[in-house]
Amino acid sequence: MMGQLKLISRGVENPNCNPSEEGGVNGEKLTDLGNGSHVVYIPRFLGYDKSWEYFNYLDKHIPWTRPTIRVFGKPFLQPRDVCYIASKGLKELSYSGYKPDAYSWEDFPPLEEILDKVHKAFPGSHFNSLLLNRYKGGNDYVGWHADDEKLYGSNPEIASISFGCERDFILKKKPNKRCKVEGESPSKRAKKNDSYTFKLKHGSVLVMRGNTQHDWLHSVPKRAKADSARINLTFRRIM
Ligand SMILES: O=C(O)CCC(=O)C(=O)O
Ligand SMILES: [Fe+2]
Repeated sequence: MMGQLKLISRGVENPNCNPSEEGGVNGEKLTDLGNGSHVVYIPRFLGYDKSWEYFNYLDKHIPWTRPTIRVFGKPFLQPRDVCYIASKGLKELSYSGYKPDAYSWEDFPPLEEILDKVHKAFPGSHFNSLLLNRYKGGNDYVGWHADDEKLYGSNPEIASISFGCERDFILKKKPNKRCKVEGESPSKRAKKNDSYTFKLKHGSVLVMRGNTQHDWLHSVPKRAKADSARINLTFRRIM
């Protein structure tokens, strides 16, 4: 019963949805990836119209950049626009030879509002930084990676909010974490759920927890049919 009450408080902009619906209130779905890795997905976390307001605000007001990073030592244009927000006094973020400038939460009141909604929906979370991504179309993507930078601590919790074009978010088990059985056929191996796909809806939130960044990789691959922009917010905590 307690679990159910908690779920009800999560649909911040959708109080009248049907609690008996499959997947819980607001379609909330908990996926146990095994070995202490978990994903919570709430497709209708923020209201539809409010989410378009957020999209339009962010599209227009965020100082988006498309930086050149380094991959295997070679310069590589990041295949999406990004921006970084962080609370004052935190360790600097650095990834793939790139140190993004940190903007302040106060410069973007709608981001403070969304952060507040995330904290209310996930009691115990304390996010203090945010990486924003803008995928202009189906050619923009994020390749396979884990958000396992040391400054996020040993078991980072990451809450990811999506606006605009629906895209596939895929989780696959790291190759060295796959359970290999001698002589096992690839089809049998596939049945062991070494990968999961979430179609991330406008206004949804997906939270990765526990060992997910240790044992799993995630990506948002190119999609020829994705013909409009998507904005994604990934809230993180720097320790
Ligand atoms: O766009 C997404 O849903 C994922 C983005 C992501 O994985 C990241 O910024 O680390
Ligand atoms: Fe990521």
